[in-house]
Amino acid sequence: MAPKVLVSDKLSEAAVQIFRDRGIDVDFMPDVGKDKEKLAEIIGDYDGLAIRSATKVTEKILEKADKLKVIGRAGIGTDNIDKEAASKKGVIVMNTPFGNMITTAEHAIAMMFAVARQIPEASASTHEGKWEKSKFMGIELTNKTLGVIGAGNIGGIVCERAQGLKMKVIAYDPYLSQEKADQMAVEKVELDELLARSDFITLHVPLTDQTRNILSRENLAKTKPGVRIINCARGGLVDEEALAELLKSGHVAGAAFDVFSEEPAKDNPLFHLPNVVCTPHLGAATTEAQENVAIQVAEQISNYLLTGAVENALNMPSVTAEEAKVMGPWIKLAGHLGSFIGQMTDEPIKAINILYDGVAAEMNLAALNCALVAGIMKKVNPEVNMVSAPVVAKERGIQISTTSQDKSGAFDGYIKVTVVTGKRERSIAGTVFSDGKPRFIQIKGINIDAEVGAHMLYTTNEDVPGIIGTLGTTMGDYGVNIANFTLGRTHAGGEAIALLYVDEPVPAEARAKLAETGLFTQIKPLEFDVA
Ligand SMILES: NC(=O)c1ccc[n+]([C@@H]2O[C@H](COP(=O)([O-])OP(=O)(O)OC[C@H]3O[C@@H](n4cnc5c(N)ncnc54)[C@H](O)[C@@H]3O)[C@@H](O)[C@H]2O)c1
Ligand SMILES: O=C(O)[C@H](O)COP(=O)(O)O
Repeated sequence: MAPKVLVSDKLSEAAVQIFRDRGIDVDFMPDVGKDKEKLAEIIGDYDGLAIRSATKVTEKILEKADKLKVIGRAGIGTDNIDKEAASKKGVIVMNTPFGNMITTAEHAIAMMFAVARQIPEASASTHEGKWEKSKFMGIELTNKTLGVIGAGNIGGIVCERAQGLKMKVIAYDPYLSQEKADQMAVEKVELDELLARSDFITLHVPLTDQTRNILSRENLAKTKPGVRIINCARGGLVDEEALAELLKSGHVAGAAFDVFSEEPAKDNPLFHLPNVVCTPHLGAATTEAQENVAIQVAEQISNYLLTGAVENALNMPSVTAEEAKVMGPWIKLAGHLGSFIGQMTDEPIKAINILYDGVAAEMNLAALNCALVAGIMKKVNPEVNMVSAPVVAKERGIQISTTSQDKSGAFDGYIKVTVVTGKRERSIAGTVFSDGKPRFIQIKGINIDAEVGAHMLYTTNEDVPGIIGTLGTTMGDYGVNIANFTLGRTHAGGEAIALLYVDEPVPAEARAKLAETGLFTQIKPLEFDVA
């Protein structure tokens, strides 16, 4: 059945066309995002959700989203999505980080000009037939200092454009390296210095716990008298009440806001103040940007649902369509290795140490890690997938370490996982043969060659004669057909293991019969998702 996608915001129709062209069943309901109840009622039908900022993907909505695999944000900011809840639920969250960056940077520059020359007020007054030539005295941008808070994609473009306008650009961004700042010819400063020196301040940070209220009452008080403040990033970054007071007192000469702490903004402390320019979240509102983000998000969602390719995800490593094809069997193997460990382990896991050898070490290890950890965590919660597994592991305080090495043995490459609990270490290794089938090649350091089947039986015993016969006869007695039988041992008379790939689950009675023989130290039925 074709995957189903809901478009719940005003996305360009280009997105809908792409979904249709890719064979995806799409419902275009651009107003449903604003209707929480309706969205909650219908979300359970969809595999994908395409949104802008009006749809709020809350934990409550996600609780109802039983089939949902991917949320695609046609734009940049994802503060309207509860990403933690999405990750826990195993839903990928993607955005389109570059599609509207130029448009938004241009809006910030336009807002800077507008507030420097009071263009909106002068325009309104002129329309009214007043000719208030002396009322609207502006300031030049040339030689003024622009303080950029957040010098990422949009902030970086703003820096470049402002330099073209002959402004002196300084930036506060703790994650901006000195090397990158030098390349951008931007002076990297601390926040207090930016506040004290800037004639214009423009914000380009995401809304996070760290950036919320970054221009607090206290910080606004540290700004240079006569400063003008531009916010085309997110409402919630600036204390609007405090800013309104400083505008009234004249300490702040002007403000240009595209975004507000509450949207749609019907009433706001900044409204109706002189020299405050407001736009209704128009940062990304150009035909070019809307076309870009709609096309990108539709392609990304379709690629994920149809090929497993992961692009621009915020809660999962990227996997290209090419990688998804080549890595498919290795991702399966990683899941099986994890699943073996998960099914064998009854006590809390402290650490998962993963070794990648040869060709495996050259792959997208972040994605393989996710698949492996998901395999382990499924024991705890069958709903866990590659997206939610790292979150679940982290919640449980499990340390994950990864090592890679060049090809070291007979295989082109392999993956070995060792899990450490309070009681023991347990390890298993596997590889993918040229037929594309995952194989287990080592358990507890004992070499084997076992094809992975949906139903398996794992036994351990002291290496004595009669084990093969006992296993074979017992399976026969209970009508269990053996597809593949693998044995291994440390040395003659040492510890031995057997792995049986069987056509149906081994019944409890058959296992009890094996236990009665007293030959086995462990008898464990295993299930693998080989679909
Ligand atoms: N008005 C609009 O329509 C519109 C359009 C697009 C984006 N946006 C907003 O703009 C934001 C920035 O977009 P972007 O594409 O430049 O994102 P980005 O991730 O490329 O850049 C964000 C920058 O902020 C920096 N940063 C993070 N935490 C910081 C902190 N505590 N202090 C200072 N700097 C910090 C990061 O290091 C990064 O360089 C988006 O998150 C979105 O909320 C608004
Ligand atoms: O983060 C973004 O991309 C912008 O805020 C655009 O939001 P919008 O898609 O709701 O216009």
